[in-house]
Amino acid sequence: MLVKKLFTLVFINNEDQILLGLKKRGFGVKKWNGFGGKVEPNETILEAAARELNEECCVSVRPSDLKNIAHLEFTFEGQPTLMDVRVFSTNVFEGNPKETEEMLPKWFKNTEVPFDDMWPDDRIWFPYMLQGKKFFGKFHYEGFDKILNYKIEEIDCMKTFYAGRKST
Ligand SMILES: Nc1nc2c([nH]c(=O)n2[C@H]2C[C@H](O)[C@@H](COP(=O)(O)OP(=O)(O)OP(=O)(O)O)O2)c(=O)[nH]1
Repeated sequence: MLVKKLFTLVFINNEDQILLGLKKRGFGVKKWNGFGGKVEPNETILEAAARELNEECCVSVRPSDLKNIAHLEFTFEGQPTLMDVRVFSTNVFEGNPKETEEMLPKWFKNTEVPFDDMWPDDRIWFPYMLQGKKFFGKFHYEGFDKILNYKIEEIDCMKTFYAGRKST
């Protein structure tokens, strides 16, 4: 049986740009990504999303300004964990992104996202996000570089999506 672990992932948008951070350590090191991490037992998913964003690049958002735009699931061949990643975006934020011990933030034009230096699945779902679509994606990896199989589908309403799932 797979053990599910809950994570957040936040993207800040500013007109035709998206804020990414180069991960400096740990899981996904040297890859550009949004900002996020594990949800702690004492906080809501939205609180965790806002906290991780602030810890990783010093940008502040109100949890209520975060829009849930996607649900991603990652599994890895031979490993018992399912990573359940809740993806959020907003263009309402405060503060200039600053480098921290974990991330080096940088604005990218939506047309110049550095997919060669990102998780391989991002190339598949970023177009949905950049077109303002909501979506569900499921990716099964061998190691961290090869996607063995995946599924992606557009979602009309995230609330309805979660209501239709038993344990979330
Ligand atoms: N874009 C993208 N993000 C991913 C993928 N897989 C994956 O876990 N993520 C995200 C979800 C989380 O935001 C982040 C992993 O969280 P983390 O390990 O940095 O969590 P953390 O900050 O709590 O961990 P720690 O180092 O402080 O212990 O990476 C992926 O394939 N693509």
